Amino acid sequence: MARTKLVVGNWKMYGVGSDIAEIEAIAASAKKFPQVETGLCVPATLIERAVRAVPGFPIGAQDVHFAEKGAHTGCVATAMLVDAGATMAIVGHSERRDAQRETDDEVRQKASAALDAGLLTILCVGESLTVREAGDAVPNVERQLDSSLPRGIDVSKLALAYEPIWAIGTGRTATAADIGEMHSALRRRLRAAYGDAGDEIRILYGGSVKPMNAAEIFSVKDVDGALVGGASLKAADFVPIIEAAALKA
Ligand SMILES: O=C(CO)COP(=O)(O)O
Repeated sequence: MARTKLVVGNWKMYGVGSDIAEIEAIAASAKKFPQVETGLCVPATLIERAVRAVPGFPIGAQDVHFAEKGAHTGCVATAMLVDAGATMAIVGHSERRDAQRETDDEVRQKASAALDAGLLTILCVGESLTVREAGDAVPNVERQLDSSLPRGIDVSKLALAYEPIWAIGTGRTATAADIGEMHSALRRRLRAAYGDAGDEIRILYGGSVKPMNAAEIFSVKDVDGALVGGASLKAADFVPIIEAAALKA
């Protein structure tokens, strides 16, 4: 089945007001590729300004709290993100699973909360280098997915991102064969979890996606787009990646 390619930038902890011009440049160029869905997940402090600067271009958050509200110092609820104009959110990024010790169970609750709020929700999974080198990557990520997937909820706005931890910010990417093997395993798990609806969920690849390797990555079966870190900070890098996805759309 044909799934619309989705290319999302994750700005991580980069970006202040003076970077809005870059967001405007990205949004203006993205319009030239209407066959690709795009968006930027920016720091929470920039969401509202970005939404005002590029109306209609999807702006998202990099994390959500699963509770509606409450005594959670420093956290942001999904309703607050929606109120700020966000239309998407990343949950379960490996940097949060690692530094904030987020568990699969928390990630599952975050994914449910984000979907409930109507956000396009990008749930991240991926293995460490130790696991990859031990030859356990596929079963390990399958287990992580099974326990992170939200249940009993409309998943039409769910997307997955497979991000091997050792490929993030390192300039190393998984081989096309490894990406293909993982994405088809994840597709099978999605079908097992959600039936036909599982076929419509996009599976993005993330980890050192650059203009130079994007075309090869987008050629892999079951790769429905990318979650891009460093190369999403500048229009000059990010737009060619969107263009590569458009050529495979
Ligand atoms: O973590 C990532 C996106 O969420 C990938 O980051 P890089 O593209 O910088 O490797």
